[in-house]
Amino acid sequence: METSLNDDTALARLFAKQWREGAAAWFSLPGGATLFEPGDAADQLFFLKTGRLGAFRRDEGQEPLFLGVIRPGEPAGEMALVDGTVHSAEMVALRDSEVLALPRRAFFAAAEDDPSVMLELSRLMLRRARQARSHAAIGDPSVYGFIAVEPGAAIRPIVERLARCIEALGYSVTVEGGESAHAPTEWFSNVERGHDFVLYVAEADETAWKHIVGRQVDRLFRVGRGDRPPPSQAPTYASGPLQERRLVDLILLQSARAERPQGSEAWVAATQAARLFHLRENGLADMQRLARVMTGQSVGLVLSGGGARAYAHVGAVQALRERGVPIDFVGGASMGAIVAAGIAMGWDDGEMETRIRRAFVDTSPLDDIAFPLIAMTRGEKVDQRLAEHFAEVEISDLWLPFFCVSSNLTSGTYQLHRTGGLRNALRASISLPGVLPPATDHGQVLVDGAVMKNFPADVMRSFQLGPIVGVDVTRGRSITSDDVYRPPSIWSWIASGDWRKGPPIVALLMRAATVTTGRDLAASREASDVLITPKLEGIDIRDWRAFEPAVKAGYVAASLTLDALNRPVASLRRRPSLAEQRAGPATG
Ligand SMILES: Nc1ncnc2c1ncn2[C@@H]1O[C@@H]2COP(=O)(O)O[C@H]2[C@H]1O
Repeated sequence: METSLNDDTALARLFAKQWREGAAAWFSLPGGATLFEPGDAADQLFFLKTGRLGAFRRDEGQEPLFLGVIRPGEPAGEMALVDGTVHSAEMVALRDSEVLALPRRAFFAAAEDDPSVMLELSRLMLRRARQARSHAAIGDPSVYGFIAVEPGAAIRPIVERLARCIEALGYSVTVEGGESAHAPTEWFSNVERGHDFVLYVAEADETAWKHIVGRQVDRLFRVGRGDRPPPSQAPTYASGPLQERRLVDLILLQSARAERPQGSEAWVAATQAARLFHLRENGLADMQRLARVMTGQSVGLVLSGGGARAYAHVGAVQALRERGVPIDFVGGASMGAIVAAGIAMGWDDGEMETRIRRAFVDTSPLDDIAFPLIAMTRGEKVDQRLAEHFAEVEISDLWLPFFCVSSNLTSGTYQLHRTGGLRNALRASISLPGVLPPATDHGQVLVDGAVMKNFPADVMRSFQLGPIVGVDVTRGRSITSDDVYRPPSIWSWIASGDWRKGPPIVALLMRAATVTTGRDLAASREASDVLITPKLEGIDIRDWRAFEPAVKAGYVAASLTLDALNRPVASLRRRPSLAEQRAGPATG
């Protein structure tokens, strides 16, 4: 054990020496075990020898935040140690790990002999603090596993092609198969230290190797065939921590001829996958998407709600596509969810425009005014139009990963729709209380996403690593007295045709429903790497006819914002490769 420490840093040398002299203690930590909890006293500094640790923060009422991984050769718990406070996050072994622990006093005494230790530690702490601030919620995995769910054609050639796509992004990568099943722990550590990304691949019949892969990786992909039903009992080779922390994804291989995937819901249910990716046979674009997802260069597009103002999203999407910005994940709330769903359905600019016009602009879907027992409209027209444009498509069968949010009035929390029928999810997401009758689901009452989360960029952050482009049409306009004017007489108001927009009460309800989400909105704007805010002065959420000016405003705002960037969007969160780090400033 003495000789195997990663000894190219001052900290590693310090630990190696303290271990030899008996001051540092060695212990092993099984995958899933907790090293320390937030609030624990920091009386020692830890140093990871082999394995993987993960730092997680859990704030009241928020999704757990994955702060980052600790790799062999890196310390853990240094922040509290240095500033004399308690640990700020939970530290968990993501794999079987070996750890060295050095008492606080011994560390500071030893650090005096070599000033570069503190310099190294400061750099690392700054990097981690920055990373935590940038809301990287799913860690920064670099070791991936691919396990074939069922026997059949080998998956290795697919993983090899994926490796070439990752190389094309400027990283070193290696693919390792079952021939490495008997390699010693040191071999794994060396391979992982020597490459930016390591892809371990196990075919369905490599039982022992599958178990090794499931315990050795930061994130696991199970690979199945989309044209077959899932196995009735999907065995899992993922280690406990991977499964518990939702770090297991599913790739479904699809025939090149498939118009749309089918039956994916059953696969997601059987494998309990955190995320689903479809990969078309010989589909270079799908392969490149996966490479971006794995390297933190996938682009997540988030579209806010805002009634007719959300037409601006159509223009923003045109500007993104024109500039070749990839869209790898898409999500939204309310009318933003409708446009997001269109993107996930694969509509090009022309189809998007035609369909949105037909559904919302040419004739209002909100003119089936009802006696307001539950809402002012019957909602039947909206239901018909959703059926016309989204049919019976299930969310998992969309080519692109999609989500939308609605507000669950029964539980008082937002509801995330990532599986199930697309049009039911959209119906919930656009049902402004008082205007459309709410949707119901298993006894829960679901209304417009705008009530709780009108701009779900922070939700996008919780399942993808790469940059987020947010288009927010809520900005710059709250309600004024103009919005609540009394029509001179109900008859002249009707005669003017203004009634088609819906009565002014719509604006009032919308504002009342969203007035408390200001803080949430600020968090979402902060979660966006690129924030696009179209200028929509004078366009009201009820201006269903204002398609052209809103689209134009979206196009102009997106073009200006994108053209002002000094790097391609996909590379905004690009992590430097090992070669780039070596070529960077010296660490001595
Ligand atoms: N972004 C990050 N990546 C990896 N580790 C982190 C990150 N942020 C914090 N940590 C670790 O999580 C630990 C929580 O306890 P400490 O505050 O003592 O020290 C912290 C760091 O060791």
